[in-house]
Amino acid sequence: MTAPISSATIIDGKAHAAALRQRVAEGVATFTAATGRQPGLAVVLVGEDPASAVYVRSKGKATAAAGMNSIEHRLPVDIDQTGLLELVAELNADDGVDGILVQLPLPSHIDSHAVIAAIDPAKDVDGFHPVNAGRLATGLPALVPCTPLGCIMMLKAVHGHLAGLDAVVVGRSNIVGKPMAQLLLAESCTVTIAHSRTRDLFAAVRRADIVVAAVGIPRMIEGGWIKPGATVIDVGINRTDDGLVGDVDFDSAVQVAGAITPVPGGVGPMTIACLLRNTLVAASRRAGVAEPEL
Ligand SMILES: Nc1nc(=O)c2c([nH]1)NC[C@@H]1CN(c3ccc(C(=O)N[C@@H](CCC(=O)O)C(=O)O)cc3)C=[N+]21
Repeated sequence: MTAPISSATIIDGKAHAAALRQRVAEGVATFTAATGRQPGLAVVLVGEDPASAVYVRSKGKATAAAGMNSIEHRLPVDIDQTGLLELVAELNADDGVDGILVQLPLPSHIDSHAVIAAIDPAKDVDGFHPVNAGRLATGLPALVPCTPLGCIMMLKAVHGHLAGLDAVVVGRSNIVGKPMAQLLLAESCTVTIAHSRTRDLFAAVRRADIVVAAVGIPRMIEGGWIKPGATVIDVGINRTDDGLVGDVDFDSAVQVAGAITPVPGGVGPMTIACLLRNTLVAASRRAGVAEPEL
């Protein structure tokens, strides 16, 4: 006898992202009519990393398609920290710039904490500035990191309310793991943050109704770890010989989970759509016009 094969709902990140981009574009039109100017997003890329360049280009295209002004700054890999901080100061002072994103990782001779701290928190559309991290942690209005925000939107679309659910976040980065845990906590989940030193990762994943995988290890989390029916959000973007794969072993997990995001086509497109959303939110707050519901 063969075991019955069940199959999870595939969460269509591309469709969620397209819908959000559409709502942002409508909000941008309203903003531009009210203020007489477009929201502006400045993206700063240091060096020539080809994967980063591709990503920056797709952000630029999505920004323009939403009706916003896309400003790109490409700096040589040997730019010193002072030079980069000077550019950030110029962008902070530029009234046409509502959002500033400095592409990470930065070359090792630059202190990325210092660069992030130099960005005006009101323009910090990545939500990485300590002021925004603190505002998120204390329940104040903040600019929220794009990847976790996109994950929460998809989780709410699956579950409606998240209150009382057991969530595990595997990974503790400032970019994904920590803000993801804060957002889940704000939704009244019971949150576990697991990481490389967690003693029984299997047990932590196994009891979770929601699994967010953000470790950066290709296909690390297998179907056998997942509680049947759980929702699995795969943040991993790993380039391997088999192409782009997540941190979750999709082929086994899809047979156990209730819902799961694919890679590609899951969290990635939502990250970019949330960047546009954050830029419109930042522009609206800076201009003192009503913030759209997004
Ligand atoms: N300051 C900063 N903010 C970021 O948000 C940031 C960053 N630095 N550095 C790099 C990472 C990476 N990142 C991605 C976003 C979307 C996709 C994406 O849309 N991926 C597509 C696939 C793209 C492909 O095929 O390569 C998908 O998952 O379907 C990927 C990666 C944002 N990052």
